[in-house]
Amino acid sequence: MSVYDAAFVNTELSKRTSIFGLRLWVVIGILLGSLIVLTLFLLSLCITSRRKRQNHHQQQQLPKLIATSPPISKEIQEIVHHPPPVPEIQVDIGKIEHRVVFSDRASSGESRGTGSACDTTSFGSGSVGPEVSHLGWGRWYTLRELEAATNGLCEENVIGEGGYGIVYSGILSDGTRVAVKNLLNNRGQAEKEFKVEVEAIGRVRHKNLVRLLGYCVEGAYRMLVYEYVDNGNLDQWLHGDVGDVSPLTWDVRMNVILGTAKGLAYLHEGLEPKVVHRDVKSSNILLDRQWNSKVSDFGLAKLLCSERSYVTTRVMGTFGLVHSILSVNLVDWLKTMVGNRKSEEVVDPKLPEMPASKALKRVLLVALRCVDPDATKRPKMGHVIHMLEADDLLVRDERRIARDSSRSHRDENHGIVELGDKQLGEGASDTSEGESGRKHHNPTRWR
Ligand SMILES: Nc1ncnc2c1ncn2[C@@H]1O[C@H](COP(=O)(O)OP(=O)(O)OP(=O)(O)O)[C@@H](O)[C@H]1O
Repeated sequence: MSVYDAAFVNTELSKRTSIFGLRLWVVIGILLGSLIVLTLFLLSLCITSRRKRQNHHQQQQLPKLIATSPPISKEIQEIVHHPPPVPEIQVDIGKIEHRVVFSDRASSGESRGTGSACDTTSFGSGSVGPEVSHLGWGRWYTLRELEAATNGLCEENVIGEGGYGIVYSGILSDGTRVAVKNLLNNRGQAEKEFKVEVEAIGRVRHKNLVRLLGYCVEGAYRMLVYEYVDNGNLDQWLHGDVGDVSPLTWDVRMNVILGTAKGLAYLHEGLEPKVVHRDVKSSNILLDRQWNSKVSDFGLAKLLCSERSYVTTRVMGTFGLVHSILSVNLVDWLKTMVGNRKSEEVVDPKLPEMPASKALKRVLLVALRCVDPDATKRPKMGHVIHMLEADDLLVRDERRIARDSSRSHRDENHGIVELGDKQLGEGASDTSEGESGRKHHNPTRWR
């Protein structure tokens, strides 16, 4: 463009127009600016409406996405607790038949829904209320939780029935195996009273006492939830069908006796107020796979009986000790056998190896002291532990004490037992005997 043309354009653009007398270039500038603004406005309008359409489309797709996603995120899956494998060997023992069998059948928990008559239908008392309540020592379980754990309190889950109620095996939602005791004939305590008593039991912790994990109080239901002890009870191993040779060696038996004594000593001497079991018997001594004993049912005498105090003279029914079978009393029989120098004949014929005579006599001596007709002369459980663990020196000391006590009780024993000087002397001379030959008397099966 020449200088002439540029001057011409400049002149033309500078001319005033009819629009408010504005010069032409101003009008053109305004028009261009408006055009740009309009274009931008239309563009943003377009983008906004497209976004809205996309959101709407995503919302319509959401149910499908949820349906196809895993129910829990990866992070949650990683911390999910996997239940421990169910033990391969299960002791399946009928309380009445005393039958011990090893079985690899699936646990009762695993048998759910496999054609079983059991289901998880809710019970009539209603399952309202808090699902979980954390207590100082354990948990307050809802009926619904325990129903789920025991397959609806299913008969297949029943592991035994005692004087206090029916015991079910169960698996809690977190995989913990438990024993659920559904208390029958409870004395209808008010909920508050029941909780106070149970919480007292629940706070007791000892490796030789079955641990109470929690309880359930709903409507008429009163249930106790215990740790599951997975190797049956002592009664079953002593009197069940275990074959010709019992797996309970002398050492195992000593471990069971000592553990039981330690559990009881803790109840008697380690707690305030003290707890008196009042029903110690072999079926209340549970065993784990290492043959450690755990005393069960402690505290229930107080919980379920009308006495207001733990300390009472009323004797609970311990068959064999305070009752007699075929007119024979276990304690009297033992005294007679020991008195007639037949100590080795009281040993279980299924014992794989006879104990050393000295060890046997020590245990018999402790046992006889524990059933002294004069209850005030019986040793405390702490002393029992010491006697059982005693070295030879202590044994000699015990012999002296027993000698003194036997002199004073000879009359009370009606001449049946003579734990006198002669017999204890026999024990001393027997120490050189070592392992004696197996010579067994097959005693009446005591329960
Ligand atoms: N915590 C537990 N773990 C495993 N089995 C248990 C547990 N508690 C009880 N049992 C089993 O349940 C059965 C019944 O126990 P329970 O204590 O109710 O009756 P008992 O001791 O035979 O008789 P009683 O209650 O009259 O003293 C027993 O065979 C026992 O071995």
